[in-house]
Amino acid sequence: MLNLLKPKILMLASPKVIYSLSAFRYKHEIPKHLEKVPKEKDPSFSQMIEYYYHAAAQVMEPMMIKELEKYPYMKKEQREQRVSAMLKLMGSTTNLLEVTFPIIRGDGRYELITGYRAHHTRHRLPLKGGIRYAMDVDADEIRALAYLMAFKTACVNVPFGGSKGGIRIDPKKYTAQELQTITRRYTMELLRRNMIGPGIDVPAPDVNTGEREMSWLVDQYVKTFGYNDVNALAITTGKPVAIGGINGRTAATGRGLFKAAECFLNDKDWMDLLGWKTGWKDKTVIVQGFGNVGSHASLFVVEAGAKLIGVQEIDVSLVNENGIDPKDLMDYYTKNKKSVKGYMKAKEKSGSLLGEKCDILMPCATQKVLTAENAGSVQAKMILEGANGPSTPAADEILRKKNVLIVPDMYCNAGGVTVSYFEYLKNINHVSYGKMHVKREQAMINEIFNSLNSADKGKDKFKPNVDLERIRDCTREADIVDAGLQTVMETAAEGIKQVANEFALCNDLRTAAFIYSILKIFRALEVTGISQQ
Ligand SMILES: NC(=O)C1=CN([C@@H]2O[C@H](COP(=O)(O)OP(=O)(O)OC[C@H]3O[C@@H](n4cnc5c(N)ncnc54)[C@H](O)[C@@H]3O)[C@@H](O)[C@H]2O)C=CC1
Ligand SMILES: O=C(O)CCC(=O)C(=O)O
Repeated sequence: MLNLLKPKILMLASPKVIYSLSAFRYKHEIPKHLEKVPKEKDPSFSQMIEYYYHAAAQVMEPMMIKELEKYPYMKKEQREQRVSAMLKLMGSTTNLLEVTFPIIRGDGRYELITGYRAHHTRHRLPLKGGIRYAMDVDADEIRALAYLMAFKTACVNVPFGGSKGGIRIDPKKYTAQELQTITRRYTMELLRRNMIGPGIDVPAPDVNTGEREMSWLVDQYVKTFGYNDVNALAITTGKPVAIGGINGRTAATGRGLFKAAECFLNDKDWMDLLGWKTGWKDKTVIVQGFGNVGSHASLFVVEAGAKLIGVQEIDVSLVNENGIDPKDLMDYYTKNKKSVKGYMKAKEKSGSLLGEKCDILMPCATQKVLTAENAGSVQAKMILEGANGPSTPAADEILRKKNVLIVPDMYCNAGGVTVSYFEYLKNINHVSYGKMHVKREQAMINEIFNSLNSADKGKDKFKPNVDLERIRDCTREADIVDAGLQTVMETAAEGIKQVANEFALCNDLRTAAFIYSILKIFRALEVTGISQQ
């Protein structure tokens, strides 16, 4: 099947720019400790992300060496050495902090809590990445997620480095008061070590955290280290709008996933590869994880014409061939203490839905859910990776060979960090979107038509068309954010597609996204040089 893909994709590429896999002798080696990863059933999360990175680095190394021909004084060997050093640097984690601190529970019991924060490459500051609360949080997981963040921010061109944090707790077992104590104490541990700050590293929500936790974090900073900092609100994104958050951040990751998918679904060349008509109409969708990302993604895809036929949650799965209404299920999930169990408008089913018949699968829960063991049974032709790291390398290969189009996490779920960037800008600029210019632009458009009509003396002969009206009336912050997100997702999609073509990667969009991102970090590191301080 894969061979069928090749000629079509190659047709899109200019033969001159294809970096033939056989024309170069690879020097960049997959590190020894990662050699087994592509076949492993359950690789370590960080090793699996490392593996993806190094595999992409191998493909692009010749191009990077060639790029350094811009330095005529460098010998070939020096160029190779420089590239090799950069590749190692980009593949390494700068800081990994583990902190343990005590809290006193509501009933007087003492408990030790462990948290983490990892910084990947510091090619750009501040670093950026969410904070998750879950029982599987450990150093390996947080390192993997920070790694991914570095390439994700580069992929969508937001000027941040990559980081991630987490606390090993099951938040369901703590009261809100206890969670507040834990969040504030964790914030202090990070602040004392200079690990977060508006210009250092800016957290955001992730699994089991949201506006509430971000409010506590901001408040802790404002009242301590940040009391004198005019940019104090920029210590985190994903805050409530009332304290400097941005309209649209909560839904942003799901919205971004939808926009990412559209960039492929509306592209005839890519849809021809799947034998699909373009667009969402009548495409059936199954989502895994109905939290922030999964529920919002479901909402947008259904709004666009797809049918949600299955929802797999941690405790139960729901199916309905006639479609599940995501808004209705979201309301139920929220009222039902974040569970879809007992929802009457769909059938409950035990076990996984990942192998069930559908067109599009959206893994939006957690990492390593598509593995060597279940990838063979996946029937979907398109996978939208809302979660970070849902596919192991073994699964990735099986799926690609089955002609499945995987829109990879680093791009597919980057809507969150993109809108976080807009929020960060709002905070450091101290002005909300549209405040200064939207009314003036609207008036300008109206005046253009007024003057055309009065010059022509015809009564209202000239009118803005629907598209111009839409732009003129796009005045709310949420609309401006949506338009910005659209631009970002489209630009990144174009870049990824171009890399896929140039390197003849067929349907391997993950490697394409890595290459697209690595190249940007490489160029940033390369021009600034490697400091010896
Ligand atoms: N919140 C955000 O803005 C972003 C989140 N992500 C990633 O998306 C994924 C989900 O994050 P959120 O939606 O924010 O978390 P969340 O905590 O809001 O929701 C996660 C949902 O997945 C369910 N779940 C967990 N394990 C499951 C399993 N094995 N099978 C089925 N359901 C399961 C949970 O019960 C919960 O309903 C994570 O991988 C996260 O890192 C990525 C980019 C941004
Ligand atoms: O919004 C952000 O800054 C980070 C979101 C995040 O943690 C992620 O994309 O995985």
